[in-house]
Amino acid sequence: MPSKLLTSVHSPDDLKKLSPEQLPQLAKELREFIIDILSVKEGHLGASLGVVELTIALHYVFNTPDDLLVWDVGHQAYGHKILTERREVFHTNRQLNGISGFPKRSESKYDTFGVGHSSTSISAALGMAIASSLKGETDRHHIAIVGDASIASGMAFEALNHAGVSDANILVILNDNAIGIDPSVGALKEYLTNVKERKLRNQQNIFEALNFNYSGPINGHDIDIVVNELNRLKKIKGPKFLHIITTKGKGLKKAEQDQVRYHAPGKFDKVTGELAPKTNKIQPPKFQDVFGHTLVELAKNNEKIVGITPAMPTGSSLKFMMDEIPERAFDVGIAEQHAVTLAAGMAAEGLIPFCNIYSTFLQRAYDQVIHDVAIQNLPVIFCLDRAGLVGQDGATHHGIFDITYLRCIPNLTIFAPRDESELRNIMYTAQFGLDHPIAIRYPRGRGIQKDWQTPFEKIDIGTGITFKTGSKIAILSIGFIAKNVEEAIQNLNNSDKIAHFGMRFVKPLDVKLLHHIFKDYQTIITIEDGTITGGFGSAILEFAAIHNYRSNIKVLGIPDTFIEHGTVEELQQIAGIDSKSVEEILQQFL
Ligand SMILES: Cc1ncc(C[n+]2csc(CCOP(=O)(O)OP(=O)(O)O)c2C)c(N)n1
Ligand SMILES: CC(=O)[C@@H](O)[C@H](O)COP(=O)(O)O
Ligand SMILES: [Mg+2]
Repeated sequence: MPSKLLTSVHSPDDLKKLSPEQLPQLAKELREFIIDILSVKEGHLGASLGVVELTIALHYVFNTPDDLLVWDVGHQAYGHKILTERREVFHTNRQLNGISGFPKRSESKYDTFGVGHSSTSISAALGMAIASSLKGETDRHHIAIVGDASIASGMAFEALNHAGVSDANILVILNDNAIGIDPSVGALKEYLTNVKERKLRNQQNIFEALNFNYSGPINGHDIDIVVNELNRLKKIKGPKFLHIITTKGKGLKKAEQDQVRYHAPGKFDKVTGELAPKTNKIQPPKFQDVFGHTLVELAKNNEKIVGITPAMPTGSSLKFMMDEIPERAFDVGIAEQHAVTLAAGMAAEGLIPFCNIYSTFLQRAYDQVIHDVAIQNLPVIFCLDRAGLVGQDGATHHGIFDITYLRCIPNLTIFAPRDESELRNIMYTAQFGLDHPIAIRYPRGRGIQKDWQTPFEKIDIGTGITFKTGSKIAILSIGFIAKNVEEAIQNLNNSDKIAHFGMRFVKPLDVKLLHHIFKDYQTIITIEDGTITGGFGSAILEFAAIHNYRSNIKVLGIPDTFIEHGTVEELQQIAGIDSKSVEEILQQFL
């Protein structure tokens, strides 16, 4: 149960009834409430704890939802959700049919803009400010709250560049805690450190140089200071910039001490902060770790290999290479576009870049993939982690579009490993210098092989595998979803009628194998953990049409709708690609 003050605050209107002296107590209770729920319901902890005072101050000073708050990324907006009519449902955060882990317009009038990917807040707030101005709503405030890692992204800079020559009534609040998920990087980070340490003269202020009315840095945990400063800025028109200093994980000692782990720690003890104990059972590795360890193994023997991550060293496990071979492993910050073209430049000069980007975040660098890599046929090795449904992060983060958006790009090879060994082997194969760029997509979470450090074997490009022959139906899978097919087949009595092929390559397709399959089987089922529209199944339909095969083809995958949050298993059920659904479909065709 939340304590007394927080219970009385259902909405910002209730918050405004409190005296300024009561706000520190409210901050304490809000923090306790977030810790309490997140200790049992997993979520993004550190960022939300860091902005408790700022969140209260914003809703206290501004007239939300008429004044518009735009949270960047949105993983820090739990306090905002709790204070804006969602305290009672906060325990459903990120769960199936529960509230979203990110601000979402359809969820609340206080969520002015949907987020999840970073660095969009300044553009969105500026767009809203220009809209207000054109509508003659001159008294409205438009506020972007952006972190120090997110503001270093190109998109944020594009927005600052525009805002600085506008007279838009926009306030950009930089929440500077010196860390993203991993420690922030780059020259801007060094600049911000210098500002904090008062090493800069006033005329060197980068935000003033961009025409912003700059104030700060101020202590973001002193609620009086923050409230006073917001009240002052409220009276100033035009583009304003407030720099506040906070501590990620504030209020939970362990989270302050180990900010990387406590970004999204899973379950923990709400008093001590101790993480829930891990199982003693030996488990298969996470795919990200197979990538990370394999890259180190390969890079030790091949000095042309370099690794790149845009701000996800821990999540991608490129960290292993950064620790062991730091001179050849690059965290470029939240800069997916730059990461791709950087890789292209390196490949142009004979290096072998492994550019690791979450599938969902590569969406931001689509033109770079086409224009800088594929047209020039540069052998960049894209390792697309978190491909498929990712679970609780939901619609903004599922890696379900990559097969479709990459399949139409000439020169690009697309591979999806069925297990850990195949991931290792394709990385091994790719490092010998393919003539083309390649995208290797693999899922979030663990694989299936406890003994995964198998000796390397080369994979022939464009070849699939026959897992099992059968007499009636052929099921063609791509990547790790093969596991669901295997489970489904195992549960069937007449499994001898079903053949299963792991196609591995979405492009180039194994044409020889496909001709055999189409000649031998009348019913063909394809399955992928990506969108059906334009995906792997579509490629098979195109193949059948080109070669005039008249087989029954059933395509399984993600339907043409955005899939929300839930566990991967729940979401696979919704999409009809879990093992039970596959079993039922096979039954229908038998
Ligand atoms: C385009 C994009 N790339 C990467 C991410 C993954 N990501 C989520 S939060 C985060 C770090 C954000 O750091 P910062 O802006 O400093 O906010 P803080 O967590 O410190 O509040 C990253 C890299 C993302 N959400 N969007
Ligand atoms: C908010 C955000 O974009 C990241 O924190 C993301 O949730 C990380 O995902 P993983 O947990 O799959 O690394
Ligand atoms: Mg930060």
